[in-house]
Amino acid sequence: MGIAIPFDNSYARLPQGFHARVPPKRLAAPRIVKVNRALAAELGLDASALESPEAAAVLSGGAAAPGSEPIALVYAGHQFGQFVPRLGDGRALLLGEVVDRAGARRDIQLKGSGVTPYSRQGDGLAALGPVLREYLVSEAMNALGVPTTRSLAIVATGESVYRETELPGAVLTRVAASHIRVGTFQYFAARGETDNLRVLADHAITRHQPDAVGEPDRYRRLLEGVARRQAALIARWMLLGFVHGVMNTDNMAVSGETIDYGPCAFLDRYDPATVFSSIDRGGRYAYGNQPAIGQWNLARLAECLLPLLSAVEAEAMEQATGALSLYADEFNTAYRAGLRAKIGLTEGTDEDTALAEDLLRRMQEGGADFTATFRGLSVLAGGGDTSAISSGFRDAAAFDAWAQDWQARLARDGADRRASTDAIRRANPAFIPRNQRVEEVIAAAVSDCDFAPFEAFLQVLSRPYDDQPDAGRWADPGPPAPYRTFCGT
Ligand SMILES: Nc1ncnc2c1ncn2[C@@H]1O[C@H](COP(=O)(O)OP(=O)(O)OP(=O)(O)O)[C@@H](O)[C@H]1O
Ligand SMILES: [Mg+2]
Repeated sequence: MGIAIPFDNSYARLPQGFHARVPPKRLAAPRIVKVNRALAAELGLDASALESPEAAAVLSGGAAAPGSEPIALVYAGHQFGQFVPRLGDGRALLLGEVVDRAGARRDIQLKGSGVTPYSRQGDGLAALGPVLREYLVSEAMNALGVPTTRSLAIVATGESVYRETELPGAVLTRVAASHIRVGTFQYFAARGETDNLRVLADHAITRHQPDAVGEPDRYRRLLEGVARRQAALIARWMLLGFVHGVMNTDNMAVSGETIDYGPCAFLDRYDPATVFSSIDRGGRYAYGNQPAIGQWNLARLAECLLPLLSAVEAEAMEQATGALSLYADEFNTAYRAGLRAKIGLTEGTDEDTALAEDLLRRMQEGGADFTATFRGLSVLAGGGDTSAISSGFRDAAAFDAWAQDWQARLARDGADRRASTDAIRRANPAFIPRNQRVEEVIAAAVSDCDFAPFEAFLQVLSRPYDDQPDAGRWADPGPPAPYRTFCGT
């Protein structure tokens, strides 16, 4: 029995310079470790077939499934601000696209399946630990309601990967609305290939801005669409305390999905300067810098699109700067509304925003935990006492003073306690993939071949807004002590 995936590969039909065909590289003993059955169903795929040995060969890049045309995509990118004119999928392989049950086109891509023409000095491989990490965190993000690439399967290659030490190798099957990055546009723009740039932009419009197909102002609408989606995405990250960690332009997808879970993490204590990548010494991708970096990346996309926007330079510039302002406005609106929702206020006044920002300030000064503090407000709104939260602040009185103002504000609305509690719970997760937990379940899987903790944690993270009194040892532990940051991929 083979695996039947109804591929329809629009990206492979783009001109030659967009990608490179990669022949299969057969492995001796690949094994399926994990299949995401719910996602398989969403894609209209047979989950049982994905668990077969044939699937292990296909999903490790060792055999081509019927209809698949494995290609590595070329792209460029600014890495930590430095432009690299040619990066491309050095360890990823697009098997093809499928149209899912809801009618949306989705890429099915392997990550870690071996060298491609874009591998440069790299081995094209991925280790099991980072693959488990990407699977767990991307699925948690999806459950938290954040646009993201998804994880369909993990295959253990049965071969070793050498980093500082010898590690077991694995391949992740990733599903995405597309893998078109800001860096993909940069690749053609930097080479002055305006015709290819137009082909790429039209392809991106078909996939991500279908209402603009064939319209005279379609490139402006594409750029504005990316601006809106990035603003919404980064606002969601900020409201959940998510630090992407490596927001290079090649890690920004024009679909508006979170992509590349390398050195990412969630905040424990609230501090905008928090950085999780060991190589990010200047704090370029610190938590608090993310909205500005999103705009910087968008400016790089706008520069690429200038020749398509208008033949009149001043007009093209005006459209580009318009999109950057649109990003700022949309981000501010979404972020502020989200902050107010986190404290149970939905009216939209500046005073309410200021009240939420005042809490953030006190959390930073008091070294308080981001997720636990906000979630704790649901208990307080329901009539619980403040000590459970204020004990997380260096100066408990600072929180108590804020809580009094806040309670008075809720009372002014005549808000029903039950309704406030529910609204706050919906805006603030009880469970996030905290580093210490993520590391713990990865270590059990990689060192002891014990995947039970990984599975259990994945289950808990699939319902992050529910209380789950039965979560047991997976109950959110709050910040680790002593506080440490996790570094590396
Ligand atoms: N082990 C490797 N072998 C070859 N190329 C690699 C390897 N690791 C990373 N690269 C390449 O280096 C560049 C930057 O890597 P980065 O960590 O941003 O991406 P990634 O995690 O490999 O993939 P993606 O962005 O698709 O999630 C990319 O072009 C990537 O393909
Ligand atoms: Mg990347």
